[in-house]
Amino acid sequence: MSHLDVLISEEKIKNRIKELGQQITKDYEGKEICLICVLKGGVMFMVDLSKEIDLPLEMDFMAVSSYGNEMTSSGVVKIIKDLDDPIEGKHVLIIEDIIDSGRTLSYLVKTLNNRKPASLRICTLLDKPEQRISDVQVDYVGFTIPDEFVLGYGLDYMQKYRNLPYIAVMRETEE
Ligand SMILES: O=P(O)(O)OC[C@H]1O[C@H](OP(=O)(O)OP(=O)(O)O)[C@H](O)[C@@H]1O
Ligand code: HPA
Ligand SMILES: [Mg+2]
Repeated sequence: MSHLDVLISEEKIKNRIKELGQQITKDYEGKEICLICVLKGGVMFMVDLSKEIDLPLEMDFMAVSSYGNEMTSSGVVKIIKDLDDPIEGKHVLIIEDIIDSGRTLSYLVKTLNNRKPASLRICTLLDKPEQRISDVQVDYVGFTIPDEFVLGYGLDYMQKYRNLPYIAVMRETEE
């Protein structure tokens, strides 16, 4: 049997997102930004974070997948859905739920930089540095987490649990 342990509470997530929103608002003062949500995991974070940013902003969505329904990355990143609009000349901020191996983001950064944005930064709710394979420069991190498979607040296990308002870890229950 397995059970869920709360790793980061709803309250902690809320508070940290407020701080990140204030930081981003300050850093981009006088500019317009384009938030790019990496579907599906980034959706909760994007929605809540955008409400804490006091700047004129656009939202666009991209879906890439390397995990499918597995707990480890396949290593092959595929674009499932591309952005609707060009990003040339825009200040782009990629919004992710988690950086694990780093494969998804290093692929995205390469792909999006080719489209000549005015700037390109990364904001992730969770960073799991112990699993890093591809090096990525992250600009905004919500929480650094240990090397465990997490779920909730956008993150799935077999496509489920994304709706949990907190981040949890699935652990084996000792008999
Ligand atoms: O750093 P990495 O090892 O590449 O892992 C992180 C990526 O993997 C997950 O997405 P997934 O491909 O599972 O799609 P999903 O967001 O639809 O769950 C997660 O949302 C990140 O995008
Ligand atoms: O720890 C994780 N949980 C859910 N999805 C993920 N995608 C990469 N790492 C994770
Ligand atoms: Mg996933």
